[in-house]
Amino acid sequence: MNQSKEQRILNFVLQNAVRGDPCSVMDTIDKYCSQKEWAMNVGNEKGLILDKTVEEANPSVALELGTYCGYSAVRISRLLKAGARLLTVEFNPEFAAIAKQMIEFAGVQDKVKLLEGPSEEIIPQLKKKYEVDTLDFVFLDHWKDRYTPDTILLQECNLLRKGSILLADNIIFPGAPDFLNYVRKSPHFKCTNYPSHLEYMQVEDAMEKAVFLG
Ligand SMILES: CCCNc1ncnc2c1ncn2[C@@H]1O[C@H](/C=C/CNC(=O)c2cc(-c3ccc(F)cc3)cc(O)c2O)[C@@H](O)[C@H]1O
Ligand SMILES: [Mg+2]
Repeated sequence: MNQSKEQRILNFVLQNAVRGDPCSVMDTIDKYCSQKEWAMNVGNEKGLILDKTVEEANPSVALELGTYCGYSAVRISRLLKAGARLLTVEFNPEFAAIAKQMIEFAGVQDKVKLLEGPSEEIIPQLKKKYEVDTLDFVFLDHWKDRYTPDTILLQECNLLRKGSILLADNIIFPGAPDFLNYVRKSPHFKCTNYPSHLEYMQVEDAMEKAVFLG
């Protein structure tokens, strides 16, 4: 059975990156996806915006929606302080298996908990099953039409506190127009837009930061 693109990305990392070195894993994925096969990792340009936002949040508990191959899980978790953790949600079993191996190879498995299943099922379980009080940082990078319902669900589940930082990828391309409308019109969020480019392409994209005001 021929390999998936995601399996080829993982194999390229296993053969070319330095085990236990998150930056080496990120750089190797970026090399493969810019030179061989495009893939929807946040990439290095928007990755720098992600880095700065994670450093601003300095989260004890972070959530990622849409693990895919684990690129941003490695990127986020490498910046977490001792004892802090990232919960990352992925509902495609094949992608989850790839991401698990990527996270372990990068050596960040002690900081990352990969939760396999759809976000709408996992989010309501975070408090009781995963012992979350509130989330300090949330990275939204899953299906773009799910950003808004999941942001509403996070509020309904009392998972946000004054100052919780949400960061959403792909505001321009593929676009998340209803999310942009929702957070920018909501009195409960203070929004900032970060223009950038689509990963590995010279196409405009942007990220949106939405700070929960309580
Ligand atoms: C009903 C399911 C909603 N809940 C969910 N719960 C858990 N995991 C979910 C998920 N939705 C999607 N996922 C997973 O997130 C990932 C999906 C990400 C969607 N991202 C994109 O579509 C995307 C697409 C592009 C893109 C850009 C240009 C282009 F020409 C084509 C694509 C660029 C990006 O940066 C993207 O993030 C997958 O791994 C999927 O299995
Ligand atoms: Mg994306």
